[in-house]
Amino acid sequence: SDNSNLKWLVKELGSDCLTVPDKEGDTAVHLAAKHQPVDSLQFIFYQIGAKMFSLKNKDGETPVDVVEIDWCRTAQSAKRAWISSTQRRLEASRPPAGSSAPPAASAGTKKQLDPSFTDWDFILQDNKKQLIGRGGFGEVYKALTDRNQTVAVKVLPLSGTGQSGKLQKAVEMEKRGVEILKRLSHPNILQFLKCEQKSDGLYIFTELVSGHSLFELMERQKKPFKESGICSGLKFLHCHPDGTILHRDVNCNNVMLTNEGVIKLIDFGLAKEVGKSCDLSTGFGPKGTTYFMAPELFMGE
Ligand SMILES: Nc1ncnc2c1ncn2[C@@H]1O[C@H](COP(=O)(O)OP(=O)(O)OP(=O)(O)O)[C@@H](O)[C@H]1O
Repeated sequence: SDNSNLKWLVKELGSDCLTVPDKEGDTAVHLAAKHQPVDSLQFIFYQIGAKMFSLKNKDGETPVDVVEIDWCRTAQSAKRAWISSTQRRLEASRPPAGSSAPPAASAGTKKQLDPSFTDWDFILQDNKKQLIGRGGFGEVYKALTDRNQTVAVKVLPLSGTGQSGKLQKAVEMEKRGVEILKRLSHPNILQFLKCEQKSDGLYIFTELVSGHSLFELMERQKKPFKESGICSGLKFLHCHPDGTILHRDVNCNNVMLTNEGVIKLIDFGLAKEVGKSCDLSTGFGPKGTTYFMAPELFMGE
């Protein structure tokens, strides 16, 4: 009668489990369409986005077909209304044909990455690790897993920078960000794969974003971008069913545009979960990147 079973499944197994078919070819999305209230469809939408509408069972039925069929007895009209308004919103957020606007969340753009690899190696070029980005403390490299998938690995040294206090804090923040990122699955949010702590460093594996950051792209094209993909990722965070998540460091280094034109929000090092009381204060002053922060943060509001 509620979506606690779905939340439990996603928490234990990750949102990919929602699309695994049973022996009838029905996924959790089909079963929710048939037996559960509209909240469950909404929860699934936050987890896997628009692709939920196109999953097919063995009879070729999508969850939308299931809702239309007579034997969907639970809140059928509420589900019909939710599906049509959600599909209308998706349609409206799609850029017009021929436009160069980056798409917001769209079905089928997510690569199926396998997080269950046990071994991996840096990808070398001229015998050197391929560096693809550098932050305050971490460096990001290309790596190849034993599932033959190319991924990104962010490496934070655990010592040896000569700034041990700051480094310790950065590692702590990064781990907190990982705890948040690992529960998220959305086409406009960097996909987390796994995290390893070794004696020399913290290794965080994520999808490899094929494109460039908005900072790099704006330097080139010298004009602004459409905001739709960023807004879609942020809305997903702000409306997360387990409570609002704030990224707190949205800036043009932390937004990437893939070669396919999909926006990806990265770097959850400053992310924070806001309790149900909506307590936005952090206790330690405003967080973010100067010039990108809202003015009211500096005024202590
Ligand atoms: N998964 C990825 N795929 C491709 N490039 C990436 C990926 N992750 C990070 N990068 C690149 O590396 C840069 C630094 O990454 P990131 O922002 O995560 O590091 P950071 O140490 O947290 O940075 P900061 O000090 O700004 O918080 C990014 O701006 C981006 O260009």
